Amino acid sequence: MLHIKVPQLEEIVEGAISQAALQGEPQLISVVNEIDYTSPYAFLDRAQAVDQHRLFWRSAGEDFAMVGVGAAHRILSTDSHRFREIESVWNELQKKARVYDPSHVKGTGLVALGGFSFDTNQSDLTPWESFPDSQMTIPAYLLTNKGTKSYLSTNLLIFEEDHKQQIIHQINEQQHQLLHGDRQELKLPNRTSSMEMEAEKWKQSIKQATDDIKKGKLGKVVLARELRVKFNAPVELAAVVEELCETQSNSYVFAFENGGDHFIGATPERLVRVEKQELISTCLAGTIPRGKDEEEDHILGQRLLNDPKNRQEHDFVVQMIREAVEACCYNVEIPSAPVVYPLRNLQHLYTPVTATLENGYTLLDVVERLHPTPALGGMPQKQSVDYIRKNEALNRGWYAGPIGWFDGHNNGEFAVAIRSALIQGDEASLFAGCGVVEDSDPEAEYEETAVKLKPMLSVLGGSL
Ligand SMILES: C=C(O[C@@H]1C=C(C(=O)O)C=C[C@H]1O)C(=O)O
Ligand SMILES: [Mg+2]
Repeated sequence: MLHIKVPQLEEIVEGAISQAALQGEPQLISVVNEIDYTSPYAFLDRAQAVDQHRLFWRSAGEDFAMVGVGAAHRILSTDSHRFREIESVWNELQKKARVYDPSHVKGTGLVALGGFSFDTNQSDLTPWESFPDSQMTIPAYLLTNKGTKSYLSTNLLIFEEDHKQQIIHQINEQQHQLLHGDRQELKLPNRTSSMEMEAEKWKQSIKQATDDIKKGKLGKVVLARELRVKFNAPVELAAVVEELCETQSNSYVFAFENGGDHFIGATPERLVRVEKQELISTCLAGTIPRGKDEEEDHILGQRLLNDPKNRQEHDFVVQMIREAVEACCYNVEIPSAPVVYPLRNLQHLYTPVTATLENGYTLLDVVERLHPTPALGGMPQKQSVDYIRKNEALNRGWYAGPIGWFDGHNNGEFAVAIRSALIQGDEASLFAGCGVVEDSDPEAEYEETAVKLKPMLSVLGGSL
């Protein structure tokens, strides 16, 4: 049951219509209600009948998920200072908005969810035409699940000429569809073909990168490749998201639907989380497969920890994140050595970073400072991004870009959009990259990216 008091909502809408007339501008309102526990997958699925702009986020290591539907407002930016521009629009919106949120739970009320492309400087957009450079959406409806509790936020922009009864009617209808609408059984897709994009050429580019690194042009660069697949029918978003959540428990699961396309993935890599002023960031780089049993797992994990090439890949990341975080935080704590972080198909080297954000700095300031870390770009930052632009055959679009959310209470989190796929109807592009350093071996890096493709492949028709 939705414990929403209709007279209350009526009053809020009525008040907003008069304010819109009085101030001569539309009014953004946000109403939060605690509701009975609601499955995020059912909500995501039912949402298809309400709006074709759906957003999904499930945290790693925390029982927290959000599903957004439609847009009360979209904040876009193509500016080179895109993070700052988005922040300033968000601050303006927040100042004027009327928020009715008795819960004060993080991720309720006015929340913006979305992402940023890896590189603002890409001239050719294919196949990312539906994904703007930067887009943070305040959903019209937002389901927030924290533990066993569910909250529904209803956000909308009210205009002077709006009719109260019409608005209330629409909200009631849409909320009913989202919470109680009919559903069909969800089906995972059947894959009919898959095609590796220029595998040999990619291996040559890895060899070239190691040569360029040996010549001192740069220290590390992350190069990605693409796998294209086809299915016998359009992919059902909610089915794939549910399967990803169930199979990738240590990862952030995300999905963004734009113009009929879906960008979806299960990434283990947090960029930065801020709650109040407490910050957590993650250094994740260096990879080895999982073993077939506990013993082999352990042996491989130890090999990873002691492998100089993987340690070098990792250390570049720690060094850069340390510098970026120290410039805007105090109480910075970073262990002196990494540990092994196990995922379903592989293990990574992992170093956590905790700190307290100095007053005056925000989550987006830190995202701007960090992106791209050497886990996705390389070292030095500018040279490696230029190198990727020149030498990588694919357009990264939102792949490896920051994706995440923030709310009006200084909470928010961004991850990097790896282990991901762009789904377009009955076709998809899957992406995987690897950190190239002096001692990288093209064949081994190719194998490493093949393992990184597995999480998405397994929910998109099974492993190759
Ligand atoms: C670039 C990707 O992953 C990154 C590269 C890693 C590596 O090369 O060891 C490990 C984790 C990620 O930082 C990807 O999965 O596409
Ligand atoms: Mg690697």
